Amino acid sequence: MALKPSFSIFLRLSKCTYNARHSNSLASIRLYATHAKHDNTHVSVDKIRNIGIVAHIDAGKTTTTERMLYYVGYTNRIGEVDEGNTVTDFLKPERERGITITSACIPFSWRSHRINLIDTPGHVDFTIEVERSMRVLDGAVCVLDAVAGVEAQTETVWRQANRYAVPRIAFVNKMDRDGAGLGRTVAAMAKRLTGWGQPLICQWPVVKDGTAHISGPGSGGPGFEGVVDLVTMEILDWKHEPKTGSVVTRKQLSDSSHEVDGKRLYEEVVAGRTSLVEKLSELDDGIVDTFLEHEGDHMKVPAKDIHAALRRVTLSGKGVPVFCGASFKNIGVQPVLDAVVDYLPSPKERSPPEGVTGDGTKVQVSLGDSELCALAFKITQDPRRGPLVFVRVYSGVLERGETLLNSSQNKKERAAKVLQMYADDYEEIPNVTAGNIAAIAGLKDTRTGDTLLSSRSKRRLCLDTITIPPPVFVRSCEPATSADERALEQALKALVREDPSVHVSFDEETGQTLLSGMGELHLEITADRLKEVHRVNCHMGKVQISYRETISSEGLSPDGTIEETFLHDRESFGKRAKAEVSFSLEPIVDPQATDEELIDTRGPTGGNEINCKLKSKQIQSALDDAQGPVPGQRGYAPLLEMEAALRAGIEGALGRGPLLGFPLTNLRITCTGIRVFGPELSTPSAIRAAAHRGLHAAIRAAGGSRLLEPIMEVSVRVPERYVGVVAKDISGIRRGQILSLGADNDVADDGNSDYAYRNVEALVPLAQLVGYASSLRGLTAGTGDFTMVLQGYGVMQGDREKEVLKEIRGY
Ligand SMILES: Nc1nc2c(ncn2[C@@H]2O[C@H](COP(=O)(O)OP(=O)(O)OP(=O)(O)O)[C@@H](O)[C@H]2O)c(=O)[nH]1
Repeated sequence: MALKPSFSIFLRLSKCTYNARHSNSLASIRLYATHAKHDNTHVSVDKIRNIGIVAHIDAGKTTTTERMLYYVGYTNRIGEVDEGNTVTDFLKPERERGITITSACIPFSWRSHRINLIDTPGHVDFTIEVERSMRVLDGAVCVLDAVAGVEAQTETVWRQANRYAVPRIAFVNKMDRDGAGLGRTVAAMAKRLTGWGQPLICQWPVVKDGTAHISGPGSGGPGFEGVVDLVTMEILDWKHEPKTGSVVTRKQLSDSSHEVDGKRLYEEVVAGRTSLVEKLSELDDGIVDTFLEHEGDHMKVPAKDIHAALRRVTLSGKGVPVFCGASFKNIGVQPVLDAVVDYLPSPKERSPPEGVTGDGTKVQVSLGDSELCALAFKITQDPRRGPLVFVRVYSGVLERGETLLNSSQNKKERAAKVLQMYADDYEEIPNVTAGNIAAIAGLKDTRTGDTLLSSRSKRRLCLDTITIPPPVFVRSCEPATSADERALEQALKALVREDPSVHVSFDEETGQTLLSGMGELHLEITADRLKEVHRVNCHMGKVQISYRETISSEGLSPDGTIEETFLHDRESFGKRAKAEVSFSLEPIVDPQATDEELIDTRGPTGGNEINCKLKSKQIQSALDDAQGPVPGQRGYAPLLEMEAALRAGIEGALGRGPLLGFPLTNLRITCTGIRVFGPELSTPSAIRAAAHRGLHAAIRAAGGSRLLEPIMEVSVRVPERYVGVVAKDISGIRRGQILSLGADNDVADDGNSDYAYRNVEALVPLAQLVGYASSLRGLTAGTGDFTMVLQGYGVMQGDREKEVLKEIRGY
């Protein structure tokens, strides 16, 4: 339930938590009052942490976030995913399904630092949420499941974090589950989470096993009750207040303490500290000096020097500090908050983003610049305030009421309100300063990825935009009655602004509106949002694969091209339009290609190349008047406008192929000339219509179009014993091509071969992956999981194309 601003602020201010960090006394507990006022102006930039929580689905991100919010005093009770009452999963479908769909942003205080925390979704269909959050984050907490280890989507989010060079720490969660293994998970991290720093184990689990306490990377399971901090050599337990875990007791381990059955916990963990210091000294020269100053004794290296070395290696991307716990049992979360403050960077410690000015010059946006530069990274629809634009401010100050220049669209917009967001709740603030994240109300045209500057700014630049992957599923969407038409149109506009991975198109032939998206679940949720949030009464069609069409090769000339000259001459509403366009058309990749040669449809023109540049002499007049056509003179449109009309006509035609109405791709189109019939008839719209119809005529002349299907690169993670059955299934009924059987398997360091996993990599048509999650569970007794990413589009061979045509047309 959303709290009214005043009440929620009261809660935040009145809450206290206990934290025993930095305590040296035995079994001490220290009262720690949080500074829950989140005023931007009172936190210096070096005390800001913009961090995200990322993981595979179900690793425990939301469960961990709920504990964090409780310990920092943001909430007065812990919400549970399984009870549908968490703060960050506030959307109805999130609560119903127990999964995160959109990333929620919450600021809070911990140890006098301001943490702007973003909880991101783990499901592959919502990967755009992770992508756009990564873009603005300074650090990340990667949560792993101690039983499942490195899962398929963990690798995906790791790669996304690598792409944006985001320093990170890891939290191995679910240590209370049977079969949990810290050492095994960390060994898998070292092998599979590549391209960034080495994992550095900073804590060992403590497990009550019968009468004895044991500790070590191989221990875990239902007896899990705390951790040993290998930096301070303290034992941490949460037994004092198990219902919430808000009290952490720290007890210094000495070589005589914790003796059970003649076994000393201290002796067990010496190996852990030795290994941490050894690993750190491979990465950091500073710690080598300290080590030598302390007689080469691993136990004598002071905690403060290890902390400092961990911070250096985390920021430089050489190391990833690893912590462990069981969020659901309220164990281990406060040390993660401490680690966010201690090891992750402030905005000052990140390399500044790069922008491009109008003339193509690259400039760095530095935190110290006085001029405003912000990136819009997310847009949500608020029931009370309309669209809210989330921004990360990289330089300057964004003031309430200020007129902004959206430099990506060259439009001015007014920032009516600046809001500090608390998941679905908010508080108005006067401004947002460099290094911070906030939401703006009142911006009407800004889209995800746009750059915002002050309208008074002398500097004109655009930051890199956010890459949106092409959609692979589509479903139709029709208003229930004609009275709902307008509401649907408005809602779709808002929806596309909110979620740029949803594409809306209109099929003129069938009169249907088509929604395309990243996956089945994505389109289901989109339909739910249309109905629940935007209150639109509409009928949704079946979710189906979004195929592509490309030119057939039958009618191409021997050099592989086709030339077309098309005369458009039509009268509508008493106005005649006449223009002739000529162009040549050729496939970019050989249309005879098998699915080994894939067509890349990413990029603004969907895998096509459009060349519309014309010289004045390529515009000819059909009139026998002596004047002749001169673009820009005697009533004719200027050359640039004619070219723009050609491009618009071609782009429109590419949106709908002649076979089944799917977008056309893989075409190189070169305009070679225009013939005009006087300025009255040959207007830009006549030229556009000629280009649109002419392109379809050329495709018909080449023998029509054929279908291309999305081919996914699939990574299936399965225990070793299932590799054979999974590979056979992929290469058999799923028409897949196996790329690798994961030769370098993850045999556990603790020697438990039950947990040896392999990654089977393959290229598989998307059509064969519908419902794959449940068949994979069936094939692997629930142990396998997979992730997929669009690799390109492949030509469909004979019978397969006929099957799809029959399925869609119904004959
Ligand atoms: N045994 C155990 N279960 C846990 C722990 N942490 C989370 N869970 C359970 O694991 C399930 C998934 O937890 P979530 O917090 O929703 O995971 P998530 O990563 O946020 O999931 P998505 O947002 O959907 O990607 C829930 O049923 C939790 O109760 C833990 O420490 N131990």
